[in-house]
Amino acid sequence: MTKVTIVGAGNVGATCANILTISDAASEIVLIDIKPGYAEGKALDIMQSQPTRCFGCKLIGVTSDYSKTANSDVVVITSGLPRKPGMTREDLIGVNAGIVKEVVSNVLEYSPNAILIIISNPMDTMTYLTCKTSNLPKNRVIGFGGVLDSSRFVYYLSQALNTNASNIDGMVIGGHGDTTMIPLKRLAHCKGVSVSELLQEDKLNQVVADTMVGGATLTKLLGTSAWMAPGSAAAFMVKAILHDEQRVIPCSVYLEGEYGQNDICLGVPVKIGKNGWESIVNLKLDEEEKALFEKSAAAVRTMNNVLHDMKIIE
Ligand SMILES: NC(=O)c1ccc[n+]([C@@H]2O[C@H](COP(=O)([O-])OP(=O)(O)OC[C@H]3O[C@@H](n4cnc5c(N)ncnc54)[C@H](O)[C@@H]3O)[C@@H](O)[C@H]2O)c1
Ligand SMILES: O=C(O)C[C@H](O)C(=O)O
Repeated sequence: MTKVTIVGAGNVGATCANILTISDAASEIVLIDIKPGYAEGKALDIMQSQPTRCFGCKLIGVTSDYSKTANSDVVVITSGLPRKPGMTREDLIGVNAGIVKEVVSNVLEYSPNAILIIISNPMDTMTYLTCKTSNLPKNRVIGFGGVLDSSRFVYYLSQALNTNASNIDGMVIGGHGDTTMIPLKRLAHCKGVSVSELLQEDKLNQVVADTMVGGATLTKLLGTSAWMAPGSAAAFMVKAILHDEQRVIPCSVYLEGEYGQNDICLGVPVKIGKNGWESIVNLKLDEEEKALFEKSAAAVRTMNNVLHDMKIIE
């Protein structure tokens, strides 16, 4: 028996719930939202696809009743405002910090052993906030963003190379922000051939630039931020935990000296399994990548300091 709670029944939360439910990834899923009836409605809608999708998973929706989430193995936190066109993810900190702090406390009251996946933006800072206020072992707090940014990087590479995305391996590390993410173009490859051998430098640089503003591009097109690829990637991460896949996924995790950083949550490749993030994969970055990582850390640290200014953390 495995149980997953998803907090926030909006675009990302409901998409993640839908994918997890129809793929029978868990035995039980609870979708919870603060908006009366909203999670119930989303759950009912998804469950009415059971006759045609033939799954066994039981999904329920509840309004603010955390007792129903008790003993969850994994909790996915998507509650909070999404950005609108023209905004940065960082602009959301004022509202989302309070929401995430309260939600984490509610969740842990009923599921003290859960592994938490933090999605709400600005994600690296919300993950740091969770580490600082929850007292959880660091491996049970996982910031979600790198897997999505990497999907976008691989997608844009696949378009430039005119090949299926499954032929490409690429990763994005650093912060989950328009200017802080670091698509690792030097290490990306298509079936063993470095993409820098397959694409001219200006094309490759365009792929990197498109990846970095991938979320902003979608926000401009949609009027709110993306949810299909985010919900799908979140479900991918939940499955990696529930099935103890030991899958290497870039995630924002609390660093204590790794990659030269301390007291910060930032995207690095980690092995994901039944204990959350189990270990950090140490990539050998070149000097340029190291400098970008340091710059990214400095920007995320500035956002983390806002939490002190807001008196959300001591
Ligand atoms: N880290 C990432 O890669 C990534 C990707 C996509 C979206 N996001 C972020 O995820 C968040 C959700 O995005 P969305 O598109 O699903 O937004 P949405 O507005 O569709 O859904 C958010 C939901 O949270 C609910 N909510 C608000 N406060 C709550 C509370 N205290 N308790 C429970 N539920 C509460 C709202 O009622 C709403 O239904 C945003 O902050 C967005 O920026 C992050
Ligand atoms: O772009 C956003 O604000 C949402 C999310 O972080 C994303 O990358 O899709």
